[in-house]
Amino acid sequence: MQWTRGHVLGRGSSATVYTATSTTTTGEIFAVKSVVLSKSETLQREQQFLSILSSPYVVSYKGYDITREKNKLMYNLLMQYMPGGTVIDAIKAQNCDRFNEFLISKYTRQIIQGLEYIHSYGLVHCDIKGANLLVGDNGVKIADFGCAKWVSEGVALCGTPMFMAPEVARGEEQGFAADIWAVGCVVIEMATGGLPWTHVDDPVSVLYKIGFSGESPEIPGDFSHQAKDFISKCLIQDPNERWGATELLKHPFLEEINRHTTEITCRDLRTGSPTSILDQDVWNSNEESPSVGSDVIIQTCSSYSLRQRIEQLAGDSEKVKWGWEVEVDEEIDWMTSRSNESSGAVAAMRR
Ligand SMILES: Nc1ncnc2c1ncn2[C@@H]1O[C@H](COP(=O)(O)OP(=O)(O)OP(=O)(O)O)[C@@H](O)[C@H]1O
Repeated sequence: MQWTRGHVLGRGSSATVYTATSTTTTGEIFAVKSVVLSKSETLQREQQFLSILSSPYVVSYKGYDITREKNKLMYNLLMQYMPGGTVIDAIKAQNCDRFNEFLISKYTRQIIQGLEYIHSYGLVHCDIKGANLLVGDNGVKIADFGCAKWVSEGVALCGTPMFMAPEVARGEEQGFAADIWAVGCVVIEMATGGLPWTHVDDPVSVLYKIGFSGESPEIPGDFSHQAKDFISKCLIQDPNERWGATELLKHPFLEEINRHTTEITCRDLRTGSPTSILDQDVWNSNEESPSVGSDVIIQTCSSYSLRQRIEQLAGDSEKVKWGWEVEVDEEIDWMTSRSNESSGAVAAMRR
């Protein structure tokens, strides 16, 4: 297919996503995720996963090609354009801090339907979070398969610390249940407009808290009983006890949506709730001295140091800033670390 590149839609750790217009058909608009060919290993892996998936709840694959632009070879993954941007963008676009419960229920149902489909293929997404869920005319679709893996591949850990399940934070396993834990975190994200964990000031501390405290993210107090119960089923500590996608689809919180039409309105805002996910700056302290929590984790995990691994993954820890910062142009610029080592720690960070 012939196409021309348009404006930037977003940037991630592995690539930049642009609009693209087909010049061979009727001017169809789609999204193209591009990176220089020499650094396209992750994007090629994503292409392999996306090309075999076909679901109303997964962003559609449109093909791939290699182009020469400004004397560089670019690898391009073509996919369906999602005009609403990410779930985070959609919360901001509503001009309120969070979604109402009906919309959360509708979106959550679609995310779980997408995961049920993906998991039925033996695939684990590994990086479910609001920033990887895209909004279109009919709701939400799962995107960004850059961290995805076959469940049989074992422990090549990947993802974003804030959304990691306890067994992933401990470096034990990352199976289907880890995606479900992340959904629990996303529901909290949609309900509060903030990150699932609060009062943590660096990625090592959050990994320690998730992996070793036995705590789960706080469930919003003003949610309905059904919504709270749903989140609690996603956030069961033991991955073997945690509910699966098929089971969750029968939960009353998701069944409820079938009995109502969805109306998008802002709920009353709670005093003190974060004004936007982008206002949070929880990862910024990596350039400071290690916190008590991170010292403890280094002692607890005698076989490896999470902080060292995260810093290794970061490449140059002097320059890395962790977190939800806003750049001058206000574009989110996430980096999701990947590790193929068996006990690798994982982190979302900013360039
Ligand atoms: N199909 C699409 N339609 C519209 N916008 C998109 C689409 N795909 C991606 N985007 C935008 O581009 C951004 C980056 O995309 P994506 O998350 O896939 O990149 P990435 O490099 O894999 O990121 P990560 O750092 O999470 O690994 C998204 O957050 C979103 O804003």
